Amino acid sequence: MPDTTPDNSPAIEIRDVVKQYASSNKAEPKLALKGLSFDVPQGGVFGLLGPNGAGKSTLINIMAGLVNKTSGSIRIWGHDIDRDHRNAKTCIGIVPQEIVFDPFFTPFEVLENQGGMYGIAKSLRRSEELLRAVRLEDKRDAYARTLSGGMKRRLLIAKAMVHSPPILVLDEPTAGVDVELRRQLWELVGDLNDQGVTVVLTTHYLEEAEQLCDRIAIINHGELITNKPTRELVGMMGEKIVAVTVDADITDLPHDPRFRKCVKAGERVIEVTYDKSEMTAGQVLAKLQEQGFTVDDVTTREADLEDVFVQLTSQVGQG
Ligand SMILES: Nc1ncnc2c1ncn2[C@@H]1O[C@H](COP(=O)(O)OP(=O)(O)OP(=O)(O)O)[C@@H](O)[C@H]1O
Repeated sequence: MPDTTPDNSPAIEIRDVVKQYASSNKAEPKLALKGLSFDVPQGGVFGLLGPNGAGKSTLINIMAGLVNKTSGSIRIWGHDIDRDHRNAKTCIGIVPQEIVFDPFFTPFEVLENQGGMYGIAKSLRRSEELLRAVRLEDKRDAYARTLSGGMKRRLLIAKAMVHSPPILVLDEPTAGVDVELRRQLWELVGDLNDQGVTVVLTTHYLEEAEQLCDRIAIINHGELITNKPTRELVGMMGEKIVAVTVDADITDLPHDPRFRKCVKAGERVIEVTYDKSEMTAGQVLAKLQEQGFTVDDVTTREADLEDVFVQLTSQVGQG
């Protein structure tokens, strides 16, 4: 890892970043990022979430040097990506969404070539060590085209770590992969983070972001909606949901001014969302009984990241 660690400064500093894609004969100009500012602290696993088209890939591609921003600034490990491009680049490893390899290279050669591209002397390269880390040592000399999808993704992570960057960015690393492979990839991400690598990832799997990330930023329509520790974000709404199965088909729903939401979730299931600071599950049930419902069964759950995400992303209008 580079020894230029900036004490306590953020791993990535994003300031007023605007990206306007130019119009083409098919498309209107598109303002994909509308003055985005936030920090990624050192040492954690940071989740970048947002619905399709929110601007996540645009931001990652700007950091990777694949897309030019229109204005604003980004510092990576203290290095400005425009003024100090070379140092900024050595401090970040990026795993792209799409798998691209020359099919005729072996995993060992892929890593050696990447090491060469970063100007790392042969004696200092870590190709064998990285192959072990992503559990591909027995595929060292196989052609990349013969690897399974999961193996290719692991090889991409190793490739992004060839120059030992302190920051690893993964763009949708688990999109479309099966449960077992997803588990393996997250384990790998966890191991790298334990070794001190700051990880930034985008994902559509909110449950995983909730489990893996210690901090989450949500962007929507190119704007930052929130950036908070995961626990705070999930606890933010203080809402609880109680699902009640009643003994007859539902014609009218129960009502109470303290119910945040009350919906029919099945033939005989009513789901009531309420604020924990305003009422208890017992009071919800009492209300239902008072209004003539006979309760057969009850389950409750806390609001999770998915609820928070839906609530926050539906508050901002189309831009
Ligand atoms: N090369 C481009 N030219 C014009 N518009 C683009 C280009 N790339 C992306 N966009 C637009 O910019 C917006 C942000 O796209 P981006 O791919 O960054 O979103 P995203 O959050 O990564 O979405 P996804 O999760 O689907 O990958 C979208 O409206 C998209 O259509």
